[in-house]
Amino acid sequence: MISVSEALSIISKISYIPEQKIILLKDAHELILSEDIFSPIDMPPFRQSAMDGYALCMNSGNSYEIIEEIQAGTDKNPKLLPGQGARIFTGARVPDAADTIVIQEKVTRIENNITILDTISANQNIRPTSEQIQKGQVALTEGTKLTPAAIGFIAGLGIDKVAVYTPPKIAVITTGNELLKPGTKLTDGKVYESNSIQLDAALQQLQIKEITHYKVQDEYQSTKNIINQAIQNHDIVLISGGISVGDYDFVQQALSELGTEQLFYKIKQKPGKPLFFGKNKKTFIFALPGNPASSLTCFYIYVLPFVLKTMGARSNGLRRTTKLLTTTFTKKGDRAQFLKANVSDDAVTILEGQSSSMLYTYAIANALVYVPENKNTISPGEKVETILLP
Ligand SMILES: Nc1nc2c(c(=O)[nH]1)N[C@H]1C(S)=C(S)[C@@H](COP(=O)(O)OP(=O)(O)OC[C@H]3O[C@@H](n4cnc5c(N)ncnc54)[C@H](O)[C@@H]3O)O[C@H]1N2
Ligand code: MOO
Repeated sequence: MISVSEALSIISKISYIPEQKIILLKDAHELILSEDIFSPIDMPPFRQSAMDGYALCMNSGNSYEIIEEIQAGTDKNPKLLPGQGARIFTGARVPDAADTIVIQEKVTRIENNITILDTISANQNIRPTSEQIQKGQVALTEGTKLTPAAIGFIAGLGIDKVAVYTPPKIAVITTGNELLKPGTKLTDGKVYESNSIQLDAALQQLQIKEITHYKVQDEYQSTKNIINQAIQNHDIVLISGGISVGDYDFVQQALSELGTEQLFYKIKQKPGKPLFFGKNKKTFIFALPGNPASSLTCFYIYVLPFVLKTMGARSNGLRRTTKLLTTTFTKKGDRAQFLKANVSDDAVTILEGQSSSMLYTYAIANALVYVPENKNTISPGEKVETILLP
């Protein structure tokens, strides 16, 4: 058995060069730029009014003659003389001859003449050309995640396609004779299958859309065949269950018979002790323990950082922080533990129901508290490492 940090280090040392593709910006949410983006235009492209009011060619007095009206979207550029102005609206092109914009609240207007009620100075309420970015400058760099703001920013530069790293093709294989599809009648000895939909949801949060699902009974040959099929067509294979030591746990044997290189198997942790990580040709395989909470915790701690790497992301996993504990917790055994918890402000509370089979508190948890191997009891007021769940 290896430690949590050894397992994480094995994953972080893997080098993986993702492929790239050009896609529509509207489909790029959460994906990672594979090339720098250069601005094709100045932004803003012209001097823009930031307010509704009057564009003025300043003189020394406080009255101006208004000779034109400029609505946003028009290309009017009236030749203003000192003492003249134009009615103007937010977003409209400021005439070349205008020095300033005075907002309408600071003005009284009688027909085509205005009187300024306040002091004004040059360049007020004008957004200069290329204030945000100049044509040819780098707008976003390779490795940037396309958040809603990043997508909005580059759409505003007129860009509608981007080069991104291709997200991995992922297969999820669910093993177990005891598993029934939710929505069907529960019969004696069976339980509802929940790991596949849970993993699917966690992957969809990363905007992974190409997910193939396989179901297999606890039978050696079919387990081997399905794993082999999944390895051929996917970058990452996630297997749920059948990875422990029972007589009907065939996953490790099947992986080994298929020539899979074992990168690690079994971590000194709870939940998720029998996690397997390996490589078969170009495909990486995680065999996750079947217990639902073990499966999800192994996903968040080990699979997620690896998936992010295959997407070209700079981030290497969930955000870790330190919080003040409100509860006491005493460990049984000497494995490191990831405990379902709730964070509010600076405090974190460890929840009930920590068993690997239990999801009822995981469903309302927003964090995991990490208790290292060498720590037995943690007490209220202690600072604990806390992993924030997405
Ligand atoms: N003698 C030992 N027994 C076990 C050990 C051990 O070291 N020695 N390790 C235990 C630990 S820790 C874990 S974790 C489990 C992992 O077992 P498997 O990965 O082989 O998982 P299964 O046996 O297939 O299932 C375990 C449990 O989870 C339920 N399950 C499985 N798949 C699903 C699913 N898709 N949806 C919902 N629930 C699922 C399954 O019914 C079992 O209750 O092994 C311990 N045993
Ligand atoms: O390590 Mo297992 O995941 O406790 O139940």
